[in-house]
Amino acid sequence: MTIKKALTIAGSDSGGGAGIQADIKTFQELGVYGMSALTAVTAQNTLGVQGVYPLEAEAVARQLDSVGEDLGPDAVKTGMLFSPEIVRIVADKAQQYQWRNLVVDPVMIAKGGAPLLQQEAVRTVVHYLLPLAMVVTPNIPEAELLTDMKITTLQQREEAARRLVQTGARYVVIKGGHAAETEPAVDVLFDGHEFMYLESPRIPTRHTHGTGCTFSAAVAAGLAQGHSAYDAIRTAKLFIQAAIEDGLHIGGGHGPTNHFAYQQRKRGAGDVRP
Ligand SMILES: Nc1ncnc2c1ncn2[C@@H]1O[C@H](COP(=O)(O)OP(=O)(O)OP(=O)(O)O)[C@@H](O)[C@H]1O
Ligand SMILES: Cc1ncc(CO)c(N)n1
Repeated sequence: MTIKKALTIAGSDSGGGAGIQADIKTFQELGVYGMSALTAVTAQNTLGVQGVYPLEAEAVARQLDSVGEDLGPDAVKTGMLFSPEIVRIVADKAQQYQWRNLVVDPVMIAKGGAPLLQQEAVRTVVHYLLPLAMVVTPNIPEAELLTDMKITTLQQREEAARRLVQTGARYVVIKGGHAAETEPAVDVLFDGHEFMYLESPRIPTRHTHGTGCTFSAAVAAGLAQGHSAYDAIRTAKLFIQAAIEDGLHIGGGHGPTNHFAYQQRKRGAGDVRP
C-alpha cells in the first residue's frame, strides 16, 4: 500500500494546538503522511497570541514548488494565509499543480481576537481561492465576512452556504462552534443541492483552541485517502468531537484538543488520555 500524503499551508502555533501543528498531528493520527508550507510564525499559547511574523510570499511559493514538484500531495488544506499576496500565490500554485482535493479553512481571527488574515485579503479569498475549493469550512463569523451577511439563525446559515457555493466551492461546511452555548454543535453541510446537518452535543469546555484547524485537517486526510467529501466530513466531525471531549487540560487558558482521542477510542483504550 502506498501511503497517502497531505499538505497543510498554514501558520505555526508555538503552543501546538492550532495551525500547522494541529494539522500534522491530525494527518498522522488518521494515517496520512503530513507535509507543511509555512505562511507565518505566531508566538502563541493557550492565553493568546503574543506575536505574528508573516513570511514573504516568495518563501511560501518556494515551499509549494518544493512539495509540488516532488512529493505530489493527495490533498491540500489551507489555514492562516495572512495577506492577499500569500492567498494569490496559494491559488496560483493550486492551479499550476492541479490540487483538486483542496480544503480551504478561511482562518481570520484567533479566538482571543488577534487577526490572522488581513481585512483586505477576505475578497482575495472569495475571488481566487474559493472557486478552487473542494471543501470550504468557515465558522460563523468567517461565513459572515465572506458573504457580507449577518448570521444568527439556521436559515441565515443556509443562505450563507448557498452564497458560498456560488463562488465555485464544491462543498460548504458552516461550523457551529460559535453558535449559542445552549445549542448543540451543528455543522451545516451544503453540496449545492441538499443540506445535511452534522450534530453533536455541545461539550461545556473552554479547551477548544484549534478545533477548526483540526476539523479541516481531518477532512483533508479523508480526501487524501480517497474517501468522498461526505465521508471525510463525517469522520472529521467524530474526530473533533472525541478530541474536545477528552481534552488534555494543559495551559492556563483555552487549551488544545486531544488529537490522540479518536484513535485511542477506536483501539478501545480504557483511559482515553495518554
Ligand atoms: N463546545 C463544543 N462542543 C462540541 N463540538 C464543538 C464545540 N466547539 C466546536 N465544536 C466543533 O468543532 C468544529 C470546529 O468548529 P468551530 O466553529 O469551533 O471552528 P473554529 O472557530 O474555526 O475553530 P478555531 O478558530 O479555534 O480553530 C466543528 O465541528 C464544531 O461543531
Ligand atoms: C497559526 C494559527 N492558525 C489558526 C488558528 C485558529 O485557530 C490559530 N489560532 N493559529
